Amino acid sequence: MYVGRFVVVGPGIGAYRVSSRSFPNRQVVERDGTLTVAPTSDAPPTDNPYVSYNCLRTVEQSGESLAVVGNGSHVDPIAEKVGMGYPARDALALSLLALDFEKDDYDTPRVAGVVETHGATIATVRRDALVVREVAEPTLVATYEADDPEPFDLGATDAATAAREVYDHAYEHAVCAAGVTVGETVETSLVNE
Ligand SMILES: NC(=O)c1ncn([C@@H]2O[C@H](COP(=O)(O)O)[C@@H](O)[C@H]2O)c1NC=O
Repeated sequence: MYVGRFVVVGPGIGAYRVSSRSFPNRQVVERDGTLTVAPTSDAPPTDNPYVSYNCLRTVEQSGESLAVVGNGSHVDPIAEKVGMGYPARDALALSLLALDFEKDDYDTPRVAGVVETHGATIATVRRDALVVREVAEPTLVATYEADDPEPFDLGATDAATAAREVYDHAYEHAVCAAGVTVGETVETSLVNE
């Protein structure tokens, strides 16, 4: 099954995978704790505005670290609002509603999650809905097919294994992935193959 891009978040752990039929020549690159989806050097030029973006940012709120994951430019305002002290639910709802679904041929939903040490919140904005939900167990939301939050069997307890698990998932057209754990420290990891 092809579900496109997807987010998995649960308390203390999160992951993100790029799956893509149309833009497979992409990678995740890390700089100063931010993970960015970017074209590889051999990628054909494109004017599609939705294929390069920060997919994972870490942020401090009241001395606690949090991580934000998502499939587009909304990751930045979500992270900035969380950093200003907004609750995760509000940062997700405000940012996703402001930007709304992508204005491409598929009305591609925006998906995102916020990972806290002891909690997590998952969200999506589609043409027909805005869904924002606190979750107590690892939960997935994808751009296509699995476009409502659903339980996800994530066995990982570290960032590298989280990235690897979502990258290796049977959903089709894996391109690259990111993982994160949030606790006393934040660890990130990525997979490009
Ligand atoms: N975030 C991404 O990595 C991303 N990759 C592709 N898209 C959008 O989704 C459309 C469909 O892409 P695909 O056929 O690869 O699933 C693309 O034309 C583009 O508008 C994306 N936008 C949202 O997921």
